[in-house]
Amino acid sequence: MVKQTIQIFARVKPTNKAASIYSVDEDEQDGSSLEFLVPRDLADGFVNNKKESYSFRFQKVFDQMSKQEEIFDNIAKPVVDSALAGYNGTIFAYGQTGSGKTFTITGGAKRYSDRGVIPRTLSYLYQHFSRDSSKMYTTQISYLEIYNDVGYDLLDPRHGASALDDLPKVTIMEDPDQNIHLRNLSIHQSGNEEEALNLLFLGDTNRMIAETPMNQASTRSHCIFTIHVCSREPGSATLRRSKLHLVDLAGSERVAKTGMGGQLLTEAKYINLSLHYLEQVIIALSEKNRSHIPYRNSMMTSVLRDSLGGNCMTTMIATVSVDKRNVEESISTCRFAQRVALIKNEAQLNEELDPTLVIVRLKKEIQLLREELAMVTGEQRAEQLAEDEIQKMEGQVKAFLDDPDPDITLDLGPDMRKIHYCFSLLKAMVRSGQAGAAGHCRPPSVGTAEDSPAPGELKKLKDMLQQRDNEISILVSMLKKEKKRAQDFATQLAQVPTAHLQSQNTMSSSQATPELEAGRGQDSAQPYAPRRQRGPELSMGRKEAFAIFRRDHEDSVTIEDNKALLKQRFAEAKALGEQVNGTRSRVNELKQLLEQRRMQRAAQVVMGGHEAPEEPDPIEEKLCRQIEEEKKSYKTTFSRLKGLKTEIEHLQLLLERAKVKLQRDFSQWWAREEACLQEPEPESEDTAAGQSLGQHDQWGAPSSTALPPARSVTPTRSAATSHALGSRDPTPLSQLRVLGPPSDLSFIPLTGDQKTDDDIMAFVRARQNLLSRTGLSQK
Ligand SMILES: Nc1ncnc2c1ncn2[C@@H]1O[C@H](COP(=O)(O)OP(=O)(O)OP(=O)(O)O)[C@@H](O)[C@H]1O
Repeated sequence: MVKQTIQIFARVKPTNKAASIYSVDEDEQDGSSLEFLVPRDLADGFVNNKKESYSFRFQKVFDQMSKQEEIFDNIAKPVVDSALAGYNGTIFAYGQTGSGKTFTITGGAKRYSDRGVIPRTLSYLYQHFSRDSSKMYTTQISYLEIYNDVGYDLLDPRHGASALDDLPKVTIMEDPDQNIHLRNLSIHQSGNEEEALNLLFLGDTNRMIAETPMNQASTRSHCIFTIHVCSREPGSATLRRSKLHLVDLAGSERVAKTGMGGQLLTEAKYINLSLHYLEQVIIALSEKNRSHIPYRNSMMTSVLRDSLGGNCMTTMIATVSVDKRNVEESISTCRFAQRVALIKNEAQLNEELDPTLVIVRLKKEIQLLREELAMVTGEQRAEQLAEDEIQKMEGQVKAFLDDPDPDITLDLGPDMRKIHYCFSLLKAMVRSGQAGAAGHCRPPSVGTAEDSPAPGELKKLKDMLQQRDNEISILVSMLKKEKKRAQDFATQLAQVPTAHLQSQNTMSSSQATPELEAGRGQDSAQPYAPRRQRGPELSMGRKEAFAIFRRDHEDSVTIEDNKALLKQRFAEAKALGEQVNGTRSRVNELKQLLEQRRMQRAAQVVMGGHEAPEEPDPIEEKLCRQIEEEKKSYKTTFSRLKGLKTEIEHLQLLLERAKVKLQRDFSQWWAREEACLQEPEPESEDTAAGQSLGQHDQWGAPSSTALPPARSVTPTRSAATSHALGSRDPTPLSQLRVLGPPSDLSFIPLTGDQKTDDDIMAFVRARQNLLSRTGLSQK
């Protein structure tokens, strides 16, 4: 058992405002401290230059420039190592909204180097598994989101979610030993890093998709990504099981400050309530004589019960923002951390015996004991008594009962089957009041040859058994085939990295439509890539709108950057793959030369009839050296290629996620615009003019030729941009309706900005051309 207090670390979020309200004091031996210097309030018109100082000790404080790698190495690695050794571990991030919890736990969506604790942990675990051949490891993953005190399974593989309520609700159950079980939370086996990352991606995508502007679930929900690790030494019946929870808590800010109302206030109450219950648990745990700890008050504290004051190595990362306006919240986060640091956990090695191996072992033991018994008694015992044995015993029992001698005994020998039978017989006789008629009172539960099924029934049962056996054989052979196919595929992947990567390159760089790209997961070999329904074919207006929306979306630069980076990485991987293949061929050639040389030398010895020379052959030595060098280079290049493959996979997931986000944002924006257009508009001069001129759509085409009003609308760049980028003055499309004949562009509302107006006019003309070319405007 390891007794340890919860380890606390602080991470300061980078800011570009030069503020001197905090300082970090690094003291290698005794951790480090984070100090806030807060100006005292102006009092009675006097400027009080004195500053209030608040200092907090942490195991280590990671200042603004700290890299994700440092965070993983210093904070997460020790916890992951202890999970590998069989101890439970928890890492949770706590801090106000926007202070960097998600960035720390999951990572940023922009760069590969921004990978957070979860992807790095997965990478580290699988690297460890491949290096450590002394144990067999299996991993399983679950991903739980708690929102308004209700749990949701983020890894439900049945369908992609479009709202949080589409996801299965998870409930808590407690067994008599007070162990918590989560009903409806799916657990997924993950055989390698790629599968595990796909699960993380699926969960994060479900989390993002289920979120609406009203429900910024990432801010208002708690997320717990759990990795279950099981290890066993080959041949041993002892299993080590550990759980590693990686937790991204909801924002810890106070309700009053955020100025919430309505639904948001209800949500905030839940968050604050669950964080309040977390605080209560922590206060109770830090008080020495408290016997009752109020874990049951909220789902989050129930799920994390082991992590707080239980069997777990727990670490907290307090994320703080040092902007002046956030200093109060940052101080409160640090205060919370100081309390957490008082909690002692007692982590135990989670060892258990594998039940299947125990059964095998017990069966062997029974067999041995049977054999010993047969040797001692000199008789081989069947499981059931034979009919003649039963008849003999019934006679013995009858004689025993009939004999008036009170000292008479019933001698059955050291055979438990006979003893049990006699007791049952006696009981049956007593109950039926037929003492003396032993033969008529056979106990119902005793199996004899007479209890065997009738021959017809026996045949039926045998036939059924045969049928089942056949079914099982067919299923097993199907399973084997599938397994072999999967193995062959994996071997191909490992052997021909370049080919694999090239094909992926083609896929990712294809210019598919957004809907097609989003639906790509359906054909993909990745089992857990989110599967989204391919939507109906987009109308032309919507396609155009999407193109503009995508161009002006805040993530478009990141998407383009990542695409370019991906292309570059593919090229590097291709070059490395060729290098690997080249080295492999050179090694084979050198081996052949070595073989030939050795044969030549052996032939010379045989022909010459003399002893083999003692001194080594310099040519042979040179060939061996060359082979060694080539092998070294092969290993280095191959491991670089492997690293590159992981990076490429990660970048592809980032891209995929950005695309899903773009798609979601566009759908939401489009729905808002549609809603706006469906609202009755006040009659304006323009509308009246439009009516007198005949109905035309907003781009000048007569409305009778256009798609239905709501669908035929295409936003101007400014409208799309303003929504996509969250501008303060979004112009709804409904207000941009333009009327007038196709050639008359004077009705187009312009913004006054030359560049934007040029764009608008070019766009309108292009659309008109397109419509006239496709004949739509004439129909
Ligand atoms: N250390 C950091 N380096 C660079 N960017 C960061 C860092 N920490 C946070 N950010 C950025 O700040 C923004 C907010 O961070 P993040 O979403 O992680 O906050 P959060 O605490 O999880 O907020 P919420 O409670 O809303 O989930 C993100 O754009 C993120 O990329």
